[in-house]
Amino acid sequence: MPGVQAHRAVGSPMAWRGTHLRLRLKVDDRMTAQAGDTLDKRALRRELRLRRAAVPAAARLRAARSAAAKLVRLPVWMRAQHVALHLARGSELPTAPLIEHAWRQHKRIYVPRLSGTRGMHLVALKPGTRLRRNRYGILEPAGRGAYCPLRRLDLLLAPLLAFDAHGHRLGAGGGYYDRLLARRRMRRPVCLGWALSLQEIPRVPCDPWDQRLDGIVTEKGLRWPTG
Ligand SMILES: Nc1nc2c(c(=O)[nH]1)N(C=O)[C@@H](CNc1ccc(C(=O)N[C@@H](CCC(=O)O)C(=O)O)cc1)CN2
Ligand SMILES: Nc1ncnc2c1ncn2[C@@H]1O[C@H](COP(=O)(O)OP(=O)(O)OP(=O)(O)O)[C@@H](O)[C@H]1O
Repeated sequence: MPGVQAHRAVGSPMAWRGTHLRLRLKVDDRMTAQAGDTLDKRALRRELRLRRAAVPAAARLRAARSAAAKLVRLPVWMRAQHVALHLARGSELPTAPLIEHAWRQHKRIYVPRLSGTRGMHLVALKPGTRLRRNRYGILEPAGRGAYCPLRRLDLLLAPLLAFDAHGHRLGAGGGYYDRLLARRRMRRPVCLGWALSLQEIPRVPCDPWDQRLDGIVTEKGLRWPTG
């Protein structure tokens, strides 16, 4: 009877060994893919850093003003009262024009403040907030300030090194934004990347923990992902 044969096959040591091997193969395949993506990520970060650094500072600032001018006309911005941004460093697309605009509109702005070895909180940033440099040389509020739980945020703009048309994001490599967004339980803010359009690449390698963006803001305007 087929049923009995099947039962015997499953029960035999050979069949178990086969199943075990198949399972191990599956796990090994996944690990290889992840290790490959991690290597790809490192090489991509290097390349994208160079690409971004080749843009003169004045052009980056013009691009930031243009990106801000386009974003602030959209309902996603107009509706947002609590907005998380970052204090741009080095060749990142500047955030100062957007922060100043937000303050003029009396919106509440929050920026990252690192905590412990791998944590990050979003802390209030006001015109007089005292700043200090964190371990990466990025400015952050010196005092603890009012920190904003994710559920209170309406909009989060995230820094990135590369993005693709599907909303995948390649960050600086610390996993800070991925961990922050993985913490959410119910309400999630609209999450948009903030970048130069030349940071788009055909495909960002994806790991299981990577959080997708809802859209990307560049000097060309807001783009919603495809697919
Ligand atoms: N302006 C800004 N603020 C931010 C971020 C960011 O990308 N930009 N972050 C975004 O998460 C968090 C900080 N995360 C960071 C993670 C790594 C490095 C860094 O310097 N990495 C090394 C190389 C690491 C590698 O390639 O493995 C480097 O850039 O030399 C910087 C910031 C929070 N604040
Ligand atoms: N939800 C999570 N829980 C635990 N570890 C995580 C989580 N998300 C990411 N990580 C860890 O963070 C590390 C860096 O991840 P990844 O290279 O994707 O960073 P990134 O998205 O480029 O960085 P960032 O978000 O800070 O800009 C990985 O080694 C990963 O293990």
